[in-house]
Amino acid sequence: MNYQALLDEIYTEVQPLFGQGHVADYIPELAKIDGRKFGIALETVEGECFKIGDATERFSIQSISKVFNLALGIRIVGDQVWERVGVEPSGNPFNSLVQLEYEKGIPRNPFINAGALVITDILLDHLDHPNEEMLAFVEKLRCLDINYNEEVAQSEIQTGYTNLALANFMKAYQNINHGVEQVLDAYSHQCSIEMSCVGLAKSFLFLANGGIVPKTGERIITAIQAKRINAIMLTCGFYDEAGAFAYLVGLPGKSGVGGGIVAVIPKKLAIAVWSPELNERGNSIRGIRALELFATRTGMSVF
Ligand SMILES: NC(=O)CC[C@H](N)C(=O)O
Repeated sequence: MNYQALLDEIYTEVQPLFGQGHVADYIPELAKIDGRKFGIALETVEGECFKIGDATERFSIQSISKVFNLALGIRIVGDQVWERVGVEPSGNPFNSLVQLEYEKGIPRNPFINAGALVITDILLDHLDHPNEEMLAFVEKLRCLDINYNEEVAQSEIQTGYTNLALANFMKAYQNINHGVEQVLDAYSHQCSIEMSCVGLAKSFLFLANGGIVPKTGERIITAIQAKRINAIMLTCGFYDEAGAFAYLVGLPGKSGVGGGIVAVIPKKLAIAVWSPELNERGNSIRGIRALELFATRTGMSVF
């Protein structure tokens, strides 16, 4: 398969979709990003890397960090995470409050904000320096071009009223143990992590490789745990658009409101796309289309 030619072709074909969406602005710092940015990177489990456009520029990974959060949580406490968060698609926006009330403070899954806040709370029981240890974890996944963006983190901390409400609500149900400000601080820092498409593709490869980082041979989680994270990405990675992503693309994936999407083809590769203009569900318009074309033209999907 000539991946480079395919990425070139998809990049050109998807470019004209620019102008159809909006850059996220509910976190004020994110509104500053240039909506024309567009990059794609792919890395195979054998270590071949292909890229095009703004693939080496770092951007705010936002909710893509929820996958690192969950992987680290599972690595530390294993199946205990499922005592406090579910594995069902929510069918609701990523920051929705309504379901939590019906379901008594137990979030539907770890990839909506409420679920990630609970996993963060679990991590705080085990990490002495959560921000440093989260970065070190992602570096272990072979992504070395990574940093926190303190302006983005503070911007979210200062305006994250909905996340604060989610955390407080879950605390009322004893599903948040630490102080809500402490949980919000760690969560917002995770979301503010900046990585490039190349870095994201590299760092997701352990999920394509049964839980082992191909480059180093280090086992991060068990093969079953990797399968489960992929399954949750497929069913919950795009909030109330997870069904459409499975229908169009057919791959486990995770999006973020910074405009990034990473998808995994088990046993083969990880691919990351960045294009900041989002649709009304908070997912990258050109990102979804690029991945749809990639899955269709390669004939690769999990189905
Ligand atoms: N979907 C997202 O990327 C949302 C992440 C963002 N930090 C928030 O909590 O609202």
